[in-house]
Amino acid sequence: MTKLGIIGGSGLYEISGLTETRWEAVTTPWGAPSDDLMCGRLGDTELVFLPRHGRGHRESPTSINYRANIDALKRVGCTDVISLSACGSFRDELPPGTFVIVDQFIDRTFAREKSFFGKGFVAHVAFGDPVCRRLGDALEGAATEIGVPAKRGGTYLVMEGPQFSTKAESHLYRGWGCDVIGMTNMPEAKLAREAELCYASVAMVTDFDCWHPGHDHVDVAAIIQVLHDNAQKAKDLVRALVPRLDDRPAVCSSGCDRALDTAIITAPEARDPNLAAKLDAVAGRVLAAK
Ligand SMILES: CSC[C@H]1O[C@H](OP(=O)(O)O)[C@H](O)[C@@H]1O
Ligand SMILES: Nc1ncnc2[nH]cnc12
Repeated sequence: MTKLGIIGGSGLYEISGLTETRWEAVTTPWGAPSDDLMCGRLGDTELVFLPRHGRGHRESPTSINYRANIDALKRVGCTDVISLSACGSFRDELPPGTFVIVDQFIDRTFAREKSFFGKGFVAHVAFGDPVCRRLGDALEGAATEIGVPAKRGGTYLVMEGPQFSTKAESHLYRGWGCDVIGMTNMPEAKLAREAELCYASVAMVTDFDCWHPGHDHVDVAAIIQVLHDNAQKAKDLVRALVPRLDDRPAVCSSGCDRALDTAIITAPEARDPNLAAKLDAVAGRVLAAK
């Protein structure tokens, strides 16, 4: 059964149309998530919404406790996670209002905790394909259904921020073949893979960053105007997405739900019991099997 987690980015601090809603406080061994989790149902599907920056936008891209956020979603039983994010565009053909169903990332962040694992319990998950193909298919179908301009596939450059890029950086990332830029999908996507969650990201274009000669430099005021429209379309997207996730296969064909089978390298007798205890939700499946 699907239990869908939605991580809402800038401009998306709640989700409408849910029934039986309640805000639930979840504690994790990694500290506090960005906010309580809004739990409810959309039709027959259980859905959990987490505002990435907290209600009122209190957390910066660097201060977000990504480990706590992903642990909390896993802990309450989510099987799948969709990220909805604002982003800048590196391409004329991806103007504001376009949704990019991301399939690759370049991680340029440097001031964040990037793994649940570490000294005393080491794991290396595969990450060549960082998003779940099945979720990408479902998102593509949902976007077509609601008529939102969407591109399947795209590379999202994750910068540390909080300042936007310089022109030199913006041109460099374009030259690298990146399609969009944002500040939050890493380490979120890495942690979702470590937690064996199926994860996909929709990057919703708000601006052309600063490379584009025909557009003003990016600023928050301009972004907020576009965010408002994008947020409404994102809510429509979620409603169209949920029925497409009804038939969850027993095993994910992208391998997301078995990522730890081939990742843990520390011998059982060499593991740090304190770290092992903190991994109760994230690595619960493999720890229970041993
Ligand atoms: C408000 S513009 C910059 C801000 O918006 C994006 O956040 P999110 O991915 O959570 O939508 C971007 O990554 C920056 O954090
Ligand atoms: N141009 C941009 N750079 C980084 N993050 C963003 N979020 C929205 N637009 C952005």
